[in-house]
Amino acid sequence: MIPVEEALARVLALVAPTGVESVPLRQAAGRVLAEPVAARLTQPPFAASAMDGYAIREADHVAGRVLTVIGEAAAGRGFGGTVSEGQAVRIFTGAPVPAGAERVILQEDVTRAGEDITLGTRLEEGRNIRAAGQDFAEGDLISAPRRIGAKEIALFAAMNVPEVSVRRRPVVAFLSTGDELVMPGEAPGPDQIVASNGLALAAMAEAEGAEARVLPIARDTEASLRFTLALAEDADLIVTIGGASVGDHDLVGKVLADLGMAQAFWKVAMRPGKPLMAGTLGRSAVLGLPGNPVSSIVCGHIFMLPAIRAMLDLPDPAATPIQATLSAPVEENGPRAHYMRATVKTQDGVPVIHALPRQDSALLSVLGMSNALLIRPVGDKAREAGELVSYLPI
Ligand SMILES: Nc1nc2c(c(=O)[nH]1)N[C@H]1C(S)=C(S)[C@@H](COP(=O)(O)OP(=O)(O)OC[C@H]3O[C@@H](n4cnc5c(N)ncnc54)[C@H](O)[C@@H]3O)O[C@H]1N2
Ligand code: MOO
Repeated sequence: MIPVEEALARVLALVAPTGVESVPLRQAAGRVLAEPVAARLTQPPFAASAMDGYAIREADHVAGRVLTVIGEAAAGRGFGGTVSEGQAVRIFTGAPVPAGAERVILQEDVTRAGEDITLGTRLEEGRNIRAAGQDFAEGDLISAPRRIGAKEIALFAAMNVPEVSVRRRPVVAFLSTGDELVMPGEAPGPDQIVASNGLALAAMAEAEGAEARVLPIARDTEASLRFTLALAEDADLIVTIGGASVGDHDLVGKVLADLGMAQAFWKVAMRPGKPLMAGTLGRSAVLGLPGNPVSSIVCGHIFMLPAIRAMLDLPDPAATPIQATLSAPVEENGPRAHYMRATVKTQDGVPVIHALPRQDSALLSVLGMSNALLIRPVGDKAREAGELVSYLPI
């Protein structure tokens, strides 16, 4: 058994960033930017009014001054002339500030009568003008890699960049094994159960930015495993589920070895997830997850998602622990890092974590009511209520 940190380092060493492709902005949400984006124009392209009001000269910014309105500047339709002393141009938010004008006075702060305005007695400090290029200038770079969200899409659109270079979605193939398994919706036989892990892990992988493929369930025979594995030949990552332990029908390790998998490790000092294995088969990295539903999903968080993030070239791919206060004491931990199903709630503005009482790695109902994995390091001493501990949100 190797420690979790070492196992993760070895998993990350098995994967490499995927290639780069170009996508239109409309399809860029959730993708990972692969190359820096350069602004194709300056924003704002001209000095623009920040308010609805009147553009005037600085020398006219005097309480009670009467000015003549000589024209109008609207957003998308500027005023072609020049503002001289004694003059004002009616202006609206986003309109180019006309030549000669040095500030915009709010319409609330003037009285208008015909073509004249009279400045009030309350004069504002702010000039209400957005300088050209105050947001970004042509050629300014947005660095990669970064996950593209709505705010990046807004920025790239404003920069007039209609397409961006992103990492190809890593293809992750999920192979569930076991004679006891049927797909959801099928009628299980007397000794059978419904497969849950493949669909859950595929959902996790997709949410992280991968292209997930759920393969047919392999039977507990070498022939069935070989046949199904062949369907995953072109995957960047093959995730097998079940058959990883030491039972007579746990054939995944044997078949992968026979097919030539270079094994990176088998067995990790963690709970749940001990029989985890990893390696490389052809051009694919392989993660062999234990079959117990909670074990497979915990391993998905701790190993599969970081591997996907690494293939997307995201920095710091490992899951980032957060701190919370324990709600109740927890016992001393044993020789495996324990990822306890737990709930985190904010109490008086502070996150408080509560370890759930039943920790059997087959209990999907308990996983379903948890939103955190409380991390108990190897050999951690008993902890009291109120102590700070680390957890991973799930
Ligand atoms: N003698 C030992 N027995 C076991 C050990 C051990 O060290 N010595 N380790 C235990 C631990 S810990 C785990 S975890 C399991 C993992 O075993 P496998 O990876 O071989 O998983 P299976 O035996 O195939 O299945 C375990 C359990 O999970 C169910 N399962 C499997 N796949 C799915 C799926 N896709 N969806 C839902 N449920 C699934 C399966 O029916 C079994 O109930 O081994 C322990 N044994
Ligand atoms: O390591 Mo197993 O995953 O505890 O149930």
